[in-house]
Amino acid sequence: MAEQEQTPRAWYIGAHRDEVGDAAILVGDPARVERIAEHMQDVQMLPEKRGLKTITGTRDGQRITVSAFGMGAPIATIVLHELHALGIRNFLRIGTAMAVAPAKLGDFVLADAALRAEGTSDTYAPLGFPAVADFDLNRVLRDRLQTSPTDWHAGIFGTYDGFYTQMFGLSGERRELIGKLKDDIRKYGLIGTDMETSALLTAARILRVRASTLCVATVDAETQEKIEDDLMATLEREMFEIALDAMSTMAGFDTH
Ligand SMILES: O=P(O)(O)O[C@H]1O[C@H](CO)[C@@H](O)[C@H]1O
Ligand SMILES: O=c1cc[nH]c(=O)[nH]1
Repeated sequence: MAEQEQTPRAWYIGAHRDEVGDAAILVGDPARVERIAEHMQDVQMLPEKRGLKTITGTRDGQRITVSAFGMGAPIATIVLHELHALGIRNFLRIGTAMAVAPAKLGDFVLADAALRAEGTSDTYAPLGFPAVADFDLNRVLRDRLQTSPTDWHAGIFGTYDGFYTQMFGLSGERRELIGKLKDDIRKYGLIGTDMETSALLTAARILRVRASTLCVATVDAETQEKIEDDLMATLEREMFEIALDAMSTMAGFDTH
């Protein structure tokens, strides 16, 4: 039997150890995997299960895996945990976040840490444990962001489970619940909100690997105004370039 067939495939993402790279970029939307692939070389599509699309390709000679988790902290940490078990030690989530002033629509927001308002990180460590991004990875990201024409902000994210109950009011009395999010933003000085970051940062610290989040601010937390599609497409391409540059640098770093 070939060596590869003797090593188990990861339960949900279905990949073998030798099919993944030295660093991983985690995205929500599977369509984003196809789009980032255009910025990489030698791209190999891995088996797709439950919509968890994964590719491995190269960038500046380093092998990088990109995995889509869909939405929400429980599945995002499953994907991180499986890629960790396959040997990856550097993780960056890229995607979208709700913007909070001074960040404005179309800016990049980088998570230095995150408020743990979701329920998944608690299964890794008690709430007193901080959800903190990796300092080396964020230094590399800051250096790369300095070269970007787009404004960017670094600070503390808030991560929530309830999209229509905690983050984005559709109508009627549900809108009142969003007041709690605005209170958190003001009280704790949050710069952006999403549904995965605090769980990923906590899991990564417990698993002793590096992780961070870089997002485009796509929704205004105050007005709920959304970014235009054309601008998002441009910013997404820039985010791919920043993420791939940073992760190809990190792939050569020793872990802690
Ligand atoms: O970063 P992306 O994949 O766009 O995900 C963000 O959008 C989804 C909800 O709008 C959540 O998963 C949130 O974190
Ligand atoms: O409103 C938003 C936009 C992006 N991501 C979120 O989690 N919420």
